[in-house]
Amino acid sequence: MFGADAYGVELTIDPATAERLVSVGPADVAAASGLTFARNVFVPLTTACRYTCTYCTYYDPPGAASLLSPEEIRNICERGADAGCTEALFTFGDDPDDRYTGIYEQLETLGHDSIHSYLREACEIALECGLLPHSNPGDQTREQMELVADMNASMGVMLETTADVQAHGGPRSKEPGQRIATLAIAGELGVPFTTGILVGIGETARDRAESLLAIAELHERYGHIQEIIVQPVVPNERWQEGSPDLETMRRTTAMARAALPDDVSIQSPPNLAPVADLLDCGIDDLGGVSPVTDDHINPEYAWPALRELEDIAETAGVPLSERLPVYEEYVCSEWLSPEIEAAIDADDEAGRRYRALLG
Ligand SMILES: O=c1nc2n(C[C@H](O)[C@H](O)[C@H](O)CO)c3cc(O)ccc3cc-2c(=O)[nH]1
Ligand SMILES: C[C@H]1O[C@@H](n2cnc3c(N)ncnc32)[C@H](O)[C@@H]1O
Ligand code: MET
Ligand code: SF4
Repeated sequence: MFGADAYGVELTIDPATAERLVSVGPADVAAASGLTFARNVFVPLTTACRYTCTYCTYYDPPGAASLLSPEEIRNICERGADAGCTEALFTFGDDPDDRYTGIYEQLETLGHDSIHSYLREACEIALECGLLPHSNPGDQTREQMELVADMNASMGVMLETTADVQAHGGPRSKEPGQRIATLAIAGELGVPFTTGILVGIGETARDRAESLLAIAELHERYGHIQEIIVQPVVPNERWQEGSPDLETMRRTTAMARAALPDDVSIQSPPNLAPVADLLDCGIDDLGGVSPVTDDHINPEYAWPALRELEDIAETAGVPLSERLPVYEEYVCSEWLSPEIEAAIDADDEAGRRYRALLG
């Protein structure tokens, strides 16, 4: 189903359940009793990407694409730690392909033969600076994820949608089956994981229901999904097909809440979504916000200040609390590597900063 079987992942989505989910609305879900957020810095390792999603302004074509140096990574992480952040968010183009010879030459100069090998070094730098890595490098094979999993507090990839949409078309396209396979690999490797759906890229309400049920089924199998992001596509210079309307965002957010068990958080990104109008749809998290860096994927959409997040929570009448990039339920040896556990337990400034956010 959704091409996932080609990657050895079997899903069994019941059509009647999907149809029922389509008719779920805000009145069918409960508002959350609190809101959380994480304080992060965005580290855009490379703008090279093998895909060309039509909604994305992040990627640069071969020749123009860049790679951050270890010094640049360290500099961003140090600024983040100084500003009280706990998370280094590594998200960047999917595995640059053979067209990006310049990127491979730079990687080679740095002593690496792949972006994942370099990502591991980048995560080590973040940990040294006093930040917990959360990496979203897009699709990953088991070998790629194994190379970096123990250096991450949590990882993620947006499923986007299980539908075959034009927005992912073209000669090199994101495939639902491969995204689902990445989610399954994370489950097998026991990596606390963030995923989500991108709303308004040509999918139907039924597609959204099926995407959410696919995630729910994988969570039922592995228990590793810590949160689901319900993200509206937003216009930019490459995407002029608009953004989903409020009613669609309300219904879809409620759908996500209804599709997933309560232990999975529902995140609404406050720089992209009309969060104040989604508070009764079951959201309980505002994602990673940064006092230091831009949202490099959506640079025209500035992060709200902490004060604005507090206002949102006040409107909802619920407490706002800061969290780590890994949700508290996963802060234990069953889910975290010895390296990440040691960073959280350490008797140093960073360890104290992390532990202050745990109950
Ligand atoms: O700044 C952003 N953070 C994004 N994040 C980061 C997220 O807000 C936080 O890093 C997580 O909540 C973990 O704390 C993502 C993380 C993922 O694993 C998958 C997708 C996203 C998407 C975005 C995004 O578009 N912009
Ligand atoms: C990190 C995530 O950013 C999202 N992403 C990429 N481009 C856009 C856009 N124009 N609007 C909203 N989200 C976007 C994708 O869902 C990707 O997986
Ligand atoms: N390229 C990856 C993806 O689309 C990471 C986020 S977009 C910069 O999943
Ligand atoms: S969304 Fe991610 S995979 Fe798609 S083009 Fe942008 S960087 Fe590449």
